Amino acid sequence: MPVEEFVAGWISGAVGLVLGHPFDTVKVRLQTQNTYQGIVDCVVKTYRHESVLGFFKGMSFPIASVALVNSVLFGVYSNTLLALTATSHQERRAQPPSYTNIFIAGCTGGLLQAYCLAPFDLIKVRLQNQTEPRMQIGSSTPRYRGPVHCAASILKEEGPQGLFRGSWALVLRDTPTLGMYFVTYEGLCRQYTPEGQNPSSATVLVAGGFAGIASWITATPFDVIKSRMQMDGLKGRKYGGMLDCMASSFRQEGIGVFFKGMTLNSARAFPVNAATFLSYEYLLRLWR
Ligand SMILES: CN(C)C(=N)NCCC[C@H](N)C(=O)O
Repeated sequence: MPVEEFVAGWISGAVGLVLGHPFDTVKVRLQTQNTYQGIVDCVVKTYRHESVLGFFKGMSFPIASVALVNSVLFGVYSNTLLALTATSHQERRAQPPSYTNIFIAGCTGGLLQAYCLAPFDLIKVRLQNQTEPRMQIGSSTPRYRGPVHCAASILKEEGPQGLFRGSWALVLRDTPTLGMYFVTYEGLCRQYTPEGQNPSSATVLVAGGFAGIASWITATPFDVIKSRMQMDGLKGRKYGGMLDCMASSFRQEGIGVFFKGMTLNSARAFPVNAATFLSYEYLLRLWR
């Protein structure tokens, strides 16, 4: 099994994560707290109350974990394509795989990455939702002191299954959308690259950016439900399960609830995924 794809996926995931984390924090807060009037209000309040550090809450942990998860995604995707088409990453420009095989490989990568991502994503969301400013004398202390304390508290208070809260919504979010992610990326690269050649850096940036936008737009409805399920359990249980969360969110907030955070997901998706694909392709060409 070729391992370069896993390593390239790891590094490219970390690059993308740093670029996108401030967008992600604002999005998570808008999806799970009803105290903000919109993106600008959330940005202003976060900055005033918590300084610029507020936007980077919960980032240290994902930088290791999301990179790991990205390595699972890209590694499983590439190795599934190898199993389906008997072509390695280098051979795929000369013998392009069908879009059906790309979609199946992307869904497989998405499914496995969702399982690995579930506990890390839950901890990230819980930490991002802590609005207490850091290190200010006299201010109330946040419930979780950091990722390890957060994981230990969830294990103690909610049991091991607490760490996987929202994982069904995460699987439903990531499996089809990651199939679409790789199909969009490949489709755009093929469109703008002469046959048999490698895509230019500009093509990789644009194709990666649009693949990110397309996948995140379609992922947003389950992203909202996932974030709400992950926050449930913190102060008792509000939802009887994923379907109950969908029904009660819809009843209380209307259809618009499923699109909360879509603008931010899309704005974040372009730079994150442009950088992710560019570093991924660059590393694989470097090691060839
Ligand atoms: C729609 N979904 C779930 C995705 N496209 N996932 C792939 C993640 C790529 C990058 N680390 C990111 O966070 O955008």
